[in-house]
Amino acid sequence: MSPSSTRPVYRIASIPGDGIGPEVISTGITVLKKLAAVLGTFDLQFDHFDWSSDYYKKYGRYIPEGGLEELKKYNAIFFGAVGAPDVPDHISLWSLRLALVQPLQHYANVRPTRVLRGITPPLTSTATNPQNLDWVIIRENTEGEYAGQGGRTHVGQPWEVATEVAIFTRHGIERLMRFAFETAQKRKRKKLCVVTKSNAQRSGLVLWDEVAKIVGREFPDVEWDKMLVDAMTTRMVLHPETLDTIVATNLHADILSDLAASLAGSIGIAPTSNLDPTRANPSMFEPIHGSAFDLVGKGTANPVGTFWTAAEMLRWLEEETAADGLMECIENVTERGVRTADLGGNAGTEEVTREVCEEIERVCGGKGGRVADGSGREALESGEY
Ligand SMILES: NC(=O)C1=CN([C@@H]2O[C@H](COP(=O)(O)OP(=O)(O)OC[C@H]3O[C@@H](n4cnc5c(N)ncnc54)[C@H](O)[C@@H]3O)[C@@H](O)[C@H]2O)C=CC1
Ligand SMILES: CC(=O)C(=O)O
Ligand SMILES: [K+]
Ligand SMILES: [Mn+2]
Repeated sequence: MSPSSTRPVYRIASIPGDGIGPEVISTGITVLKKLAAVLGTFDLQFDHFDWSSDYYKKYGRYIPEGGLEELKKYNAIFFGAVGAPDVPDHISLWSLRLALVQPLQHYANVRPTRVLRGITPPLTSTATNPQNLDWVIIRENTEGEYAGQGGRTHVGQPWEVATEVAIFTRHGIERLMRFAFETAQKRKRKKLCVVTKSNAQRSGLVLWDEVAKIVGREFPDVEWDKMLVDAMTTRMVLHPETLDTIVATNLHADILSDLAASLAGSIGIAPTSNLDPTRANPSMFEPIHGSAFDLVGKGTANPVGTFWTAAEMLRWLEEETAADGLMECIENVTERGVRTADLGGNAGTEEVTREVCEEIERVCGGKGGRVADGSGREALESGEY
C-alpha cells in the first residue's frame, strides 16, 4: 500500500502461468481494474511475471533466481494455473505452484462453494433448493500427502520402489485446525466437519482427529463432527444441507473441492485462496481449476472462477464493499443467462467479461461516488478508457 495516497494502492503480482491461465487472468485483471476505476476507493497496480512452462523450456526453471524474494514485496499474488502437455505434470506443479505455497507458508487453502444465482446444479435436490449447498472447504496446503517427501530407487527395474510419504505435524495440523474453527465460527451456522481417513491411515490422521478435539475445546460455540472421507462424498451428494465448513488434508480436500465445485455447477466457477493467515507473506489467489489444455485458444474458458477469486482477493485485502459488489455483479450476469459452455450456455470468455464490466458500471457506479457524476473523469485518469 502506498503511504502517500489517501486511497490504498495494492500491488498485485500476476502470474498467469499456462494453458487457459493467461486467458482467465487477463479477464480477471480487466474486471478488477474496472471495479477499482468505478468505485474509486482503492487502486490496484499489477506487475506481470511470465513464470510458466514456456519460461521453463527457455530458461530451465519456472522461478528465476531471487523470484520468491521479489514476490514478497507485493500485497497479493493473482495466479492462473500451471501445467503443459509437454512438461510432466509433477515437474510443473512442483516447480511453480507448490514452489510458491510451501515457502510462502500458504498453509490454509480456502475453497468456498455455493450455487450462484441462475446456475442449475447437476443434482435435482440442489437445483430445487440451491441454498442447501453453501460450504467452505479448508484444505491443508503445505504438508500431508503433498509434503514432497518420497523418492524412487532401482528406477526401471522390476524391483523398483517408490515412496510418497504423507507428513502430518502437530504444528501443521493445529494451526490449520484453528483456522478452520475460526472460519466456522465466523459463519452463520457455526458448523465444522472434520474429514479424515483415520480408520485406514492410522497414524497421521489419528493425530489429526486428536488435535481437532483439543482445538475444538477453544470453540465451544462451534458444533463439529467427524467424517471419513469416503463417506463424506456421499454426504456431499445426498445431504449437502447438513454441511457448512469442512476441513480436510491436502489430498482429500483437493478431491472434495473439485467435487464440490461440480455439485454447484462447474469446476469453472470455483475460487481458491492460498493464505498465510499470519500475513507474514503475501497470499495467493487462483481459480480452482488447472490449465485445461482442451480449452486453450478457444475463447470458451469460464472466467467466473477467476472473478470469484478476484473477489476473495479483495476480501483478504479488506476491501469488503468491493468484494460484495463484484459478487453481486457476477451473479447478476449468471442469472441473466450469460454463461459459458460448461454451464450449458453459449457465451464466450470475452462476452461474460464484458457483461460483468457493464454490470460493475451499472451496479457499483453510485457506490464509490467517484464516477457517479457521469463525467468518467476518474475512469479516464485510471487509463481505463
Ligand atoms: N493450481 C494449478 O495450477 C492446477 C494445475 N493443474 C494442472 O492443469 C493441467 C490439466 O489438469 P486437469 O486435471 O485436466 O484439470 P483442469 O482443471 O485443467 O481441467 C479439468 C476439466 O475441467 C475443465 N475446465 C477447467 N477449467 C475450466 C474453465 N475455466 N471453464 C470451463 N471448463 C474448465 C477442463 O476443460 C477439463 O475438462 C495439468 O497439468 C495439471 O497438473 C490442475 C489443477 C490445478
Ligand atoms: C494442484 C491442484 O490440483 C490444486 O491445487 O487444486
Ligand atoms: K489454478
Ligand atoms: Mn485440484
